[in-house]
Amino acid sequence: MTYSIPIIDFSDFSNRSAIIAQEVLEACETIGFFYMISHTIPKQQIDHAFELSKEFYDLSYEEKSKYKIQSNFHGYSGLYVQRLDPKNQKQGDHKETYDFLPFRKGESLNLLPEVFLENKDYLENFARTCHSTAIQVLQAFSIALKIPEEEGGTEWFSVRHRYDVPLSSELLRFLKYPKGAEETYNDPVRTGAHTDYGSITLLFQKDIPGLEVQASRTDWISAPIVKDAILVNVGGVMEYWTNGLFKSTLHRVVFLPEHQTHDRYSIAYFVQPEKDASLAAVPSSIIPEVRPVFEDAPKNDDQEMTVDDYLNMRYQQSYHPKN
Ligand SMILES: O=C(O)CCC(=O)C(=O)O
Ligand SMILES: [Fe+2]
Repeated sequence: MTYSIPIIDFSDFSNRSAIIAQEVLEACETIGFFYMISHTIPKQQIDHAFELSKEFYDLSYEEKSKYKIQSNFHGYSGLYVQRLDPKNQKQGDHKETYDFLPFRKGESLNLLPEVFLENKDYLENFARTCHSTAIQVLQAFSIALKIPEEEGGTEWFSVRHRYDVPLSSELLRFLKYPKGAEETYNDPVRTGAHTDYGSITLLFQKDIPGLEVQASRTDWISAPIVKDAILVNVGGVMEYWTNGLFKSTLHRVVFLPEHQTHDRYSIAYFVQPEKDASLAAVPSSIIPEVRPVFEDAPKNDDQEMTVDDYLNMRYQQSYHPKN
């Protein structure tokens, strides 16, 4: 069986939501990834975000280090700081990241370098646009899952993903994979195989591929760059919420020959629910009644876990791995 990542057209969402929901359901039940095309984020807005990202990463390491990652996981991380596959990686990921906490109507909770400070309204607008795009995807999920109206219907997910609340945990991340040869790094994998943590991730890839997805649970396929598409994938919270119906699939970034001469940039918008939301299953007749035991499940009763407990557990594993 060959696997590929489906392309789903979100145009005219309000009239076509039933068809879109069906396609989304098929993608999430199988590969856990899909490309979203005809979304509402203008190309210039995405291009400008990449320009700001590059401007930041062009700064010296000393300068970037002034904005180092804080205990609540925002700010700058240099090469090898995060290790997404601690069981198999000898050293951390060969990438740099800058994580933004949600913006607060003109203010950022991060300590911002000049380039981001000067553009903070722009960055806030970009984050909010990503948020509303994510809400549309989550509405398609509610329709696909047939969540009853009296339980929240199409808004079941959106009421757990409000942007302007103190407990919001959404995260905009700028990534850079600096050019270099695989031999110097001594590992073909640049970002360890991992699943994402939250409900969904929106990924913007630019020019240089490298992402791979474990489509069949054993074989890796590449996730090529599809022009103007956002790559959407299911995260761990969503897998819990759907009792495993929606698959949070392993993915990684590998060295490709073009990485020797070109930096690779990507932008991820991690859609993570409000911290006090529970991981109890969504009210849906189409999900399994019993939750499977997930590899990352803690020993205690996971029904009682909040999103905050779960995300903290996952962050600790990749930033402070025990092995
Ligand atoms: O940079 C990429 O293409 C993927 C990044 C990713 O999977 C992540 O940060 O979770
Ligand atoms: Fe990821």
